[in-house]
Amino acid sequence: MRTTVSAPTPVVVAIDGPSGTGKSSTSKGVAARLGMAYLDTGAQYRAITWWMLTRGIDPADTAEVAAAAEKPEIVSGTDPLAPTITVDGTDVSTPIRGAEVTGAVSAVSAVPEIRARITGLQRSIAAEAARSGAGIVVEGRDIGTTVLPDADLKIFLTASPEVRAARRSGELGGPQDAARLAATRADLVRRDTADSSRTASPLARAADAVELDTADLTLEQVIERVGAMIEERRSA
Ligand SMILES: Nc1ncnc2c1ncn2[C@@H]1O[C@H](COP(=O)(O)OP(=O)(O)O)[C@@H](O)[C@H]1O
Ligand SMILES: Nc1ccn([C@@H]2O[C@H](COP(=O)(O)OP(=O)(O)O)[C@@H](O)[C@H]2O)c(=O)n1
Repeated sequence: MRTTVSAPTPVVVAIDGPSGTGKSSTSKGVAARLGMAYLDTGAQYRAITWWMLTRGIDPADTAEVAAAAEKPEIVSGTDPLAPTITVDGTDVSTPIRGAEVTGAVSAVSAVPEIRARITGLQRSIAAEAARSGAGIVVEGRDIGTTVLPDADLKIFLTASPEVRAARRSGELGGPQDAARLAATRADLVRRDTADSSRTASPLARAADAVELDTADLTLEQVIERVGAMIEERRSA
């Protein structure tokens, strides 16, 4: 008798949540373990913001930002072990993490023309990953609600602002004094408020998303829980 081992069904997974909840680390970790592609949609918004800033475009000038939305070519590499992001062929993975881009990204990403452009890119990357058989984990703010409303699995990560500020502050190294933690918390809450209150596709939990509070879980525990949910969908 011949036994055939069938490949797992390719699934599309949407992981959303505010800053510092563990979206990137969880998505990369779980995608690497399960042989799936990975897309960091925040990196795309950061990349287009970087392009605007390098061209001298004021992020608060909505009309100018909108007029330039189609101009830069943004390419995302989806290997979770080595994700890449380029703008017009330039590797921008380092500069997009700087304070200047972080301070401007919420204003740029609130512009509807920017969202339409980036959402189109995201949908074509997800469709290609589904076609290839690998499936994909896409993380961001509006993936489950707007970008991929038909995703096979939607997860919304949460954690208190205090926990998220401690994580972000820890990434920067050095002494973790109270003033620094308070400043990190304030920056993070400011960005979450801007992202949640914009009109165009705000940060929101989809009605059919599974909510997971990561505050008292290690990253390994979060990856295991999310991995188990994906495996369940793959075999369904
Ligand atoms: N469950 C967790 N416990 C402790 N630290 C975590 C956990 N999840 C993520 N981190 C750390 O918190 C920081 C922010 O995580 P990240 O994945 O970048 O969040 P997000 O993509 O939601 O902004 C990183 O330094 C990461 O290693
Ligand atoms: N799907 C997404 C992803 C990110 N963004 C925007 O991009 C910014 C940067 O996203 P990010 O995921 O890199 O942010 P952090 O990892 O710093 O939390 C967010 O603050 C949002 O303004 C968005 O509007 N929609």
